[in-house]
Amino acid sequence: MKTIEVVAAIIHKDHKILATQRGYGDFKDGWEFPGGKMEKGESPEAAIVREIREELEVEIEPEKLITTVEYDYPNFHLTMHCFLSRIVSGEIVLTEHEAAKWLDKRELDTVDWLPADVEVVTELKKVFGV
Ligand SMILES: Nc1nc2c([nH]c(=O)n2[C@H]2C[C@H](O)[C@@H](COP(=O)(O)OP(=O)(O)OP(=O)(O)O)O2)c(=O)[nH]1
Repeated sequence: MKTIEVVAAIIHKDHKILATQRGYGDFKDGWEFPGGKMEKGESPEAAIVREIREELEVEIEPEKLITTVEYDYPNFHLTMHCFLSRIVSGEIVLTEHEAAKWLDKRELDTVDWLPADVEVVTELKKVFGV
């Protein structure tokens, strides 16, 4: 099975986490952490900064790798590196997503996450002590 290697940003601000809703494709309407595929020769940190610049038009600083999720979808294997990140500059503009929400740690279960993200949310709850 093919493996897709992806980076995702868990962007935090004022004790909240940013969730974004996919606007297109197979997973349309599912909620995720913004990000995307790594390019050849690119470090995960460089990839997440680039993806967030493209998708949200903000500059972020990846602060900590929270977890790397390995998940089997029916037609590919996903490896996803999840970086706790903060916004360094800019205002969010959704260039690809249809919606975004800032979720309090107690609201993490209120959106319909993509299947692979359920594991990430479980990790996050441990980090936040929820
Ligand atoms: N960015 C992101 N992708 C996720 C998450 N959870 C999850 O299963 N995925 C999957 C969905 C996609 O298959 C892949 C992300 O790659 P991508 O964002 O470049 O996906 P895409 O389908 O838009 O690809 P493309 O058309 O731009 O080539 O990982 C998540 O939290 N964030």
